[in-house]
Amino acid sequence: MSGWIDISQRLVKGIPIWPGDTPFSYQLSWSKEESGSVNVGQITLSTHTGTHIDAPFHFDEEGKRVIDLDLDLYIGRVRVLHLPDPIQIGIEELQSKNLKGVTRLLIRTDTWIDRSAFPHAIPPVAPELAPYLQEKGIRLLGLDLPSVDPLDSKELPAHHALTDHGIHILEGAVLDGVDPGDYQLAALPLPLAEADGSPVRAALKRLE
Ligand SMILES: Nc1ccccc1C(=O)C[C@H](N)C(=O)O
Ligand SMILES: [Zn+2]
Ligand SMILES: [Zn+2]
Repeated sequence: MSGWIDISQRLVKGIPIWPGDTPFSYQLSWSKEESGSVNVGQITLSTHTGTHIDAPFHFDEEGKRVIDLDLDLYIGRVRVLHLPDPIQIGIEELQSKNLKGVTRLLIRTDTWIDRSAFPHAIPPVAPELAPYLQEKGIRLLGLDLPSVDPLDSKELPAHHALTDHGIHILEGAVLDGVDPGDYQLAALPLPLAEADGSPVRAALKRLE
């Protein structure tokens, strides 16, 4: 056992996607039988498939693209909090938690229970939380949810507030059964030069 816990959704046919977005597919362009030497695959997917990060360009024309994001955001020490079934994720919900010295924060809500389907409703992040987290020194916020805003939001107030306060976003982590505490995080995006988001392979390793 390596000690790494995979907190990524598996990229399989039928993985739930944002309503109307591009379905995930993997297929062989050439089979070994056809080519005589190798299997070669191709993938089609939305940049917001499964466990993924948002680049600010997702919701801001002038925002950073994936390639511009600091790798340090996605590798290093992270704190996992358990906030079971919150109405929203706001200052009140986090007030009793000690966030001293935390730069990366993952919140387990356990609200996306049926992972075979896209959820109908999710607890949103309160935009007021952004300055609060910035003050604590947090630069990455990750959730076990497909968005930080209500699913029908067009203004995306939490996405904008977080970005305006220097906080980057990781969505769709699988935190079922992950105990609260401190871990090592690895969740690097792909080196997509122009993209608005990227799937990540996200993993945690417990720190003693
Ligand atoms: N894929 C989409 C298609 C259409 C409209 C929104 C989305 C999103 O991805 C929004 C969500 N806040 C996200 O960052 O994952
Ligand atoms: Zn996204
Ligand atoms: Zn998002």
